[in-house]
Amino acid sequence: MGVQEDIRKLEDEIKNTQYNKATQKHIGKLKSKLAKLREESQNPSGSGGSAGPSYAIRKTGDATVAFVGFPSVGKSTLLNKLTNANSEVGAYAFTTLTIIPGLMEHKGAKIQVLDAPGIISGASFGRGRGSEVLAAVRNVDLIMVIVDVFSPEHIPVIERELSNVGIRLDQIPPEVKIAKRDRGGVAVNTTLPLSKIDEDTVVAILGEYKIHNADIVIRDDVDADQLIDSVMGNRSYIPTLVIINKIDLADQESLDIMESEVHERPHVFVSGHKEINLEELKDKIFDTLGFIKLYLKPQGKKADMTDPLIILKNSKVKDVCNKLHRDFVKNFRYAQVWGPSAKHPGQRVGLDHVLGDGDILSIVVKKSGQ
Ligand SMILES: Nc1nc2c(ncn2[C@@H]2O[C@H](COP(=O)(O)OP(=O)(O)OP(=O)(O)O)[C@@H](O)[C@H]2O)c(=O)[nH]1
Ligand SMILES: [K+]
Ligand SMILES: [Mg+2]
Repeated sequence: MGVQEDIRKLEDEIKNTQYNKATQKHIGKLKSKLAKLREESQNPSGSGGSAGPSYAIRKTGDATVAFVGFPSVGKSTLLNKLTNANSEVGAYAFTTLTIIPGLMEHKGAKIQVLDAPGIISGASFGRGRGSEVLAAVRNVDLIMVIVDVFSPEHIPVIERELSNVGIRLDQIPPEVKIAKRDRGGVAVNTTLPLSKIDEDTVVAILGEYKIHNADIVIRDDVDADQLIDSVMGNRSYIPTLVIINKIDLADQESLDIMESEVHERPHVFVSGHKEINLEELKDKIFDTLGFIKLYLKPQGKKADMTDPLIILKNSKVKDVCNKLHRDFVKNFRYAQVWGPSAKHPGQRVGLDHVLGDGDILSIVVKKSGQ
């Protein structure tokens, strides 16, 4: 019996088990088993990678965004319109066979845009070039879920495939810290009442991962899935923008159905081919990513307030260091901040400090040979 069949059986059992106080522990265990099997199915025999070609792409610019959608929805056409790239367009499925990068400049930000081969249902099990595509988008800053205007039903399919490989869309990573111990059992500490799972279930889920001695601190009202994500520790949390393409072909009814499907989340209606709403699309990409301005102050000198650095919101000092010089992280001593993220002007901070819009930053590094 293959892993995929095991996965399907577990999915069915979870679906068919009523969730309540009496069953939550059992369901928590089933979900843990399922998460482990999915992991196994993506890294067969623990080789750590699939047999297919690798699409590893070097990130450039201030942010990286990727198209993920079914074949022939118009990904390559849009890439070519938004960027300097020239990706092949064709009226047949799977025209694009690899990841094609392009660069888009908008409002002072340089945004790398990735075109990708189309994915289909079952991509996360390796159908088509699914595994490679899904692996390649794990590290992007925004996923553009793209559908043609007649296929709203593709949106949940794409999202399920991304979810199966451990990509969490539009979710904030739950605050859970697990410190393993040598003995003493599992101590569950919460900073608020848990309404979705009880302590027994927490202990049972940890047990599925052979964690029998640990201090766990939970600062969010997590459910079983979120707790499992935290234990697995390898999830990618990525925001999405839904792009509805080919609106030049649409009738009012299709537009209305689509609108009701997506109205609660960031989305944009476009036509790549007919160049409809492309400026709005660029604005949406820029806004959904979210950028902030950062002013650099050389140590002991005045900050340059005329030429800010454009960085992604929630960037850390480490991200800025990486952007400025490849040795800055290695030689980092400390940084100082003035502005919204500083507790007091000139606060000394480390690499993990999260910066705010309008901050002034001074980075102090060891001189070479020091
Ligand atoms: N009417 C219309 N046709 C479009 C539009 N955008 C793309 N097309 C056509 O749709 C077909 C597929 O376009 P591609 O850009 O190759 O689509 P893709 O998503 O990159 O396809 P794959 O790489 O095969 O997954 C081509 O015939 C395009 O000319 C659009 O906005 N309106
Ligand atoms: K195509
Ligand atoms: Mg293409």
